[in-house]
Amino acid sequence: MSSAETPTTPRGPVDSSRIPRYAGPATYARLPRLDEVGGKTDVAVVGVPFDTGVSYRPGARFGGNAIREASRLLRPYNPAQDASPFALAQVADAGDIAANPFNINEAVETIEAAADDLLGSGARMMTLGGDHTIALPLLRSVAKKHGPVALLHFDAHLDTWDTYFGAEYTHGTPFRRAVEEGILDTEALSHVGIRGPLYGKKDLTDDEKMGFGIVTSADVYRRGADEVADQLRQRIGDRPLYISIDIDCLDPAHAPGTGTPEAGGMTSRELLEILRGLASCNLVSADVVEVAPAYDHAEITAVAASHTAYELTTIMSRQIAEARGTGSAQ
Ligand SMILES: N=C(N)NCCCC(=O)O
Ligand SMILES: [Zn+2]
Ligand SMILES: [Zn+2]
Repeated sequence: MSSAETPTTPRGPVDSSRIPRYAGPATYARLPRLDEVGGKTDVAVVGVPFDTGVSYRPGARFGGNAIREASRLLRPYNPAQDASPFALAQVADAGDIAANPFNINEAVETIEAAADDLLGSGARMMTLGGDHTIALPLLRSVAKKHGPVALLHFDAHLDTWDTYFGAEYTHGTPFRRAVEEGILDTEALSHVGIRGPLYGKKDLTDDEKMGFGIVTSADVYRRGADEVADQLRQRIGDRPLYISIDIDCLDPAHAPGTGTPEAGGMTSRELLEILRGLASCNLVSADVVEVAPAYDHAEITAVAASHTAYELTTIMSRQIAEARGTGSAQ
C-alpha cells in the first residue's frame, strides 16, 4: 500500500454527548460531509431526490432527507454485527445528486454520471432514494466497475415489468432493463418480500425467465430470517453484490410512508435480521428507496430506512477494514 492509500483515522459522527443530537443540520447519522473529509471517503451516503418515475403516489423525492433526519438517533456501535462502522472506515455524507424532475432520461444519465464519479473515487455507495427508477443508473455504474453483479432486491413488487404508458424508465421497470442490458449476473438474482396482486401470471413467468428467484413475504414468515439468509448467501457466493431495498418490502404497519403500499409484508425486524445474515457477502454498493415522508407517521418509515442503511453501511465498513487488515479496530 502506498502512503497515499494509507488510511487515516476516520472522522466519525458529531459527538451526541456534547452536541444534542437534534441540533444542527442533518447529515446521515450525523456523519461529516464529503467536503469535510477532503472529498474522499470509503463509503459515500448519497441522496437522490427524484420521484418522476412513480406509477402511483409521489413524494419519494423527499425520502433521503427524511432518512437523514430520522438517523440522528443512530449510535456509533452496532452490537448486532459487533462493529463500529464509522470507526472501521470513513463514511461520509456526499449530499444529493441533482436530477432533472421534468426529464427522466436526462435524470437517469445524471445519476449514472454522478455514481461513476463516486465509485471512480474508490467509494462504495449507500444511496438514499428517490423512487426505484434510480436503481438502473446505479447498477449501470456499478457494473462498469465490477462487471455484472449479483442482485438482492427487497420489495413487495417485482419491478421487472416492461413499460408504463410506453415509458421504459419507471420505478416498476428498472430490473428488466438491467437484465436486458446484461449488467446483472443472472445466476444470482433474488427478490425478497414479494406479495400482492399482479397484472397476470405472465409477470411471474417473465421474471423467472430473466433468472430471478423469489422469496415471498410469506416465505420469510414461515421459514424465518436465518434460513432465508442462508439460502441467499449460498446463491450469492463471493460474487460482487448489490442490494436494492424498496422500503415497501415492509408491511405498511412498519413502513406506511411509501407510494405503493401492499398488505402482508415483512417486519422491520425480519429485514434487519436477513441483512445481518449476509454480513459475509461482498457488498459493493446498496440503495434504500421509496421512502415518501408525506404518508409517514411518527417517522416510522424513515427510522426503519435509517436502520436499514446502518446495517448495510456496517457490512461495507467491516469488509473495507478487513481488506485493509484493520478489521479488529472497533
Ligand atoms: N417500485 C415500486 N415501489 N412500485 C412498483 C409498482 C408498479 C405498479 O404500479 O404496478
Ligand atoms: Zn415496491
Ligand atoms: Zn420497487
